[in-house]
Amino acid sequence: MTQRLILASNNAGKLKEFSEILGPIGFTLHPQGEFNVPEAEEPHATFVENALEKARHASRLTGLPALGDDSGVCVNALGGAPGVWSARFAGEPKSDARNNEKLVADLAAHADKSAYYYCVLVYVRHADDPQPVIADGVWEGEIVAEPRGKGGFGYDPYFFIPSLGKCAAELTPAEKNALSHRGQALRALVEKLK
Ligand SMILES: O=P(O)(O)OP(=O)(O)OP(=O)(O)OC[C@H]1O[C@@H](n2cnc3c(O)ncnc32)[C@H](O)[C@@H]1O
Ligand SMILES: [Mg+2]
Repeated sequence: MTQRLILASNNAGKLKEFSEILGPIGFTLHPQGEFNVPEAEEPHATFVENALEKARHASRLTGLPALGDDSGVCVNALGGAPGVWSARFAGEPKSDARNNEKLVADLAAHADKSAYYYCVLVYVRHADDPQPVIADGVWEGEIVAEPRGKGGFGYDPYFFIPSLGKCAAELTPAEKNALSHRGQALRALVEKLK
C-alpha cells in the first residue's frame, strides 16, 4: 500500500530528489502546489523551526501528513552565511543566478573556500502533531568561482566535492542522493518512521 505524503515545498529540485528515494519504498509524494498551498512563512533563524513551520502549514491546509525541508549552504569564511537565508541571499525575488553571483563575489577575497550543505527534514502526521519526526544531514565541499555541470539545482554548479573532483551539478541524480545532505537526512528520517 502506498502512503500519501505532502511535500511542504514549492522547489521542483527538492521534489525530484525526494521522489527518487521515497517512490520505490511506497510513498506517493504530492507537492503542496497540487493542493494550492501557498508558500509558508520562513521567518526563523534556525533551519528546524522553518522546516516545522512549512510542515505544519501544508498539513493544516491539506489535512494530510506533511514533510518540510529547510536547507542551505553554509560557508565557513562567511561565518556560516548564507545559511538559513540561502534562498534569498541576494534579496527578493528569489534567484539562483543572483545568489550564486553574490556568493562567488563575497568569497573572492577569502582563501578558505570550504562550505557545507545542511538539510533538516520535519515530518508531521497532522498539523498539531506534538511529536514531529526530525532528521538532518550535512554534505561538505568547497565553493568554486566558475560553474560546472547542469544537474541538481540552486548552488550545485558552484559546490565542489574534492574527493570526487566534481561539482554537485555534475553528478547523476542517484550519485547526488547517495551523498547529499538531503539524501542523508531522508534516509535517517525513513529509518525513524519504520
Ligand atoms: O522553501 P521551499 O518551498 O522548500 O523551497 P526553497 O527553494 O525556498 O528552499 P529553502 O527555503 O529550504 O532554501 C534553500 C536554499 O538553499 C539552496 N539549496 C538547498 N539544498 C540544495 C541543494 O541540494 N543543492 C543546491 N542548492 C540547495 C536552495 O537553492 C535554496 O536557495
Ligand atoms: Mg523557502
